[in-house]
Amino acid sequence: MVNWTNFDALDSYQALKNVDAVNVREVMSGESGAQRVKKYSVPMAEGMAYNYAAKAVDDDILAVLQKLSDEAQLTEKYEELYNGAVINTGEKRLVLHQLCRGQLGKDVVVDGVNKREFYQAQQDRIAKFANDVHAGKIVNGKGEKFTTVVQIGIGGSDLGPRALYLALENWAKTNHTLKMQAAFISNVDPDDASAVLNNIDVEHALFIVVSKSGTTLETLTNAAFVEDALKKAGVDPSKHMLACTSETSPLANNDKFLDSFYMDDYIGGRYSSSSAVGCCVLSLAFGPEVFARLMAGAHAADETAKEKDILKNPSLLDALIGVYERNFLDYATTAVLPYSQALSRFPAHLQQLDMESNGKSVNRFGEKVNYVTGPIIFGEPGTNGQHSFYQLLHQGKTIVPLQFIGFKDSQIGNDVVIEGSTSQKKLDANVAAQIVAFACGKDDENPNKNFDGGRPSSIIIGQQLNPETLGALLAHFENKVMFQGFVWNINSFDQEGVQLGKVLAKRVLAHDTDGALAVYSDLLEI
Ligand SMILES: O=P(O)(O)OC[C@H]1O[C@H](O)[C@H](O)[C@@H](O)[C@@H]1O
Repeated sequence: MVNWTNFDALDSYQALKNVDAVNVREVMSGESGAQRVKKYSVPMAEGMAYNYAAKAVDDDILAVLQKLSDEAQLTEKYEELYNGAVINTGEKRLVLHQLCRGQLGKDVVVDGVNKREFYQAQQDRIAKFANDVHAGKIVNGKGEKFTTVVQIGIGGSDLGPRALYLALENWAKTNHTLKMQAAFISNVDPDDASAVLNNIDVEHALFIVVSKSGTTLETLTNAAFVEDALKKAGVDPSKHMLACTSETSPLANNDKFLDSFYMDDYIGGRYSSSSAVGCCVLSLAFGPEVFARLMAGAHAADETAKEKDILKNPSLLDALIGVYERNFLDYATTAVLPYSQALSRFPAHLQQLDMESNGKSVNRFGEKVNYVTGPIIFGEPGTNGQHSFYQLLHQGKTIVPLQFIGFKDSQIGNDVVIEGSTSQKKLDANVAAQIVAFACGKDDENPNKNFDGGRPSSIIIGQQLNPETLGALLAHFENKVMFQGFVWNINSFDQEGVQLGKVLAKRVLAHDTDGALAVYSDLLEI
C-alpha cells in the first residue's frame, strides 16, 4: 500500500528548501555548459531525448529529487493507478487511459469486464468501421464515398484529437495515408459550426458527436446545429452522424446515429485521445494502422514511466524539476514552445491537460493544501513566438520556465537552401540559439539591450514528428502531470472548477438571475 501524504509533510520537502540554488547563467556558460548539454540528457521512448542542461539543477538537487520520488512513492502510485486503484478520489473512479494503449500491469476487471479488452474491442470496431468507409462499403445516401470527417466536441473531446490530427496531417499526406480530411467544431459560437459547414462538402461528410458525458451544452447544441444543416441540405442525418460517448450517457444506444463507439468513466476527457474519442477521428482520417502506431509510441513512453531511477525516467524527471521550479523557485508559469508548425495546437492541449488536472487547492481528501500546485501553461510554435511574446521571456520581470520541442527532420521533406542553409536548419538553429540566449544572456552597457539570462529551459529532441514520436510526446506530458499531482497529493483526475460557470450560464438562459448576473445579462440583452 502507498501513503498519500501532503508534500510539505515529507522530509524531502524540507531538504529541497535547503538546497543550494544553481545559477543557470553561470553553469551554462563556456565549457561547463557544453558538458551539461552532454550529461543532462535522458533518452525518451521512440528515440527522442529530454535534455535538461539549461534547468536550474545539479547533481545535488537531482539527488534530493530522487529522494522525493522515493519518499512520495511516485512510481508505486503509478503502479497502483494502472493496476486499477481508485485514484480519482473526487469521483471515486479508476484512471485507465494508459490501458487504452497497452497492458502495463495486472488485468483490470470491473463488473466482470476486462478493461483492456473493452478498450481494444472498441478500437477494433472503429478500425473495421474506418476500413469500410475507406473501401466504400459504408457510403452516403447516394452510394458515394465519404471524403471528410468532422468531430463535434469540446474540451477533452476536441483539443487532444485536434492537436494530434494537425500534428500528423502533413506527415500523412506525404506518406500517402491521408484517407479523409478532418475538421473540428467545438465552440457554441454559431460562427464556428457555420464556418466549418461552409468549408466542407456536407453530402460527403461524416460527423462524429463526441461527448463522454453526453450532456455538454456546446456539443449537443452543435450536434443539433449540424443535424439541422444536413436536413436543410436534403441529407438524412442518421446516415452521416456517429456518436462517441460513454455507455451510460444519454447519447448511447441511439438509433439516430449510423454507429456508436464507446469509452467509459475511467478515462478523463483530457486523457481521452487514446480512447475511442481520438481513435474514431484519427482512424477515419489516417487509417487504423496510423492510430495503432500512435498508441505504440504512447505505450512505450508509459513503460519508461515505470522506471524508479529519475535519470532514466524522463516524464518523472520533468515532473520533479517542474515541482522544484514551482514550489521552491516560485515560478508560476511554463511556456510550451514547439519548433514545429505541426504542433500548433499542442500547447492548447497541454494547457487543458495540465491546468485542468493540477489547478487544485485541496488535496485528494478535500483538505486545503499550503503550497502552490499546477503552473499556468501557455505556448505557441517557434519561431512565431519569437516575434511575439519572447520579449517578456527574455527581458521581463517574470521568469518563465520554457519547454522547447524540436525535430531534426521536417515532415514534408520539401526544403530549399537559402543563404547557405535550409529552412529546417534555420528552425533548429533558432531553437538552439534561444536556449543559450535565455540561459546565458548578454551583458551590454545599454540597460535596454542587456540580457540577464538565467532563464531555465529544457528541450525534447526527436528525429521527426511521426505517429510514434507524437504518441510518446502525448504520454510523456500525461505522465508528467500525473506524477506532479502525486507529489502535490491532489486529485489530478476531476475538474469541479469548471462546473460553476456552466450552472450560472443555464440560469441566465432560464432567466433565473439576480445581482451582478442580472445586470450582465441585461447588458448582453440575453
Ligand atoms: O466529453 P464531454 O463530456 O462533452 O466533456 C467535455 C469537456 O467539458 C467539461 O466541462 C470538462 O471541463 C472537460 O474536462 C471535458 O473534456
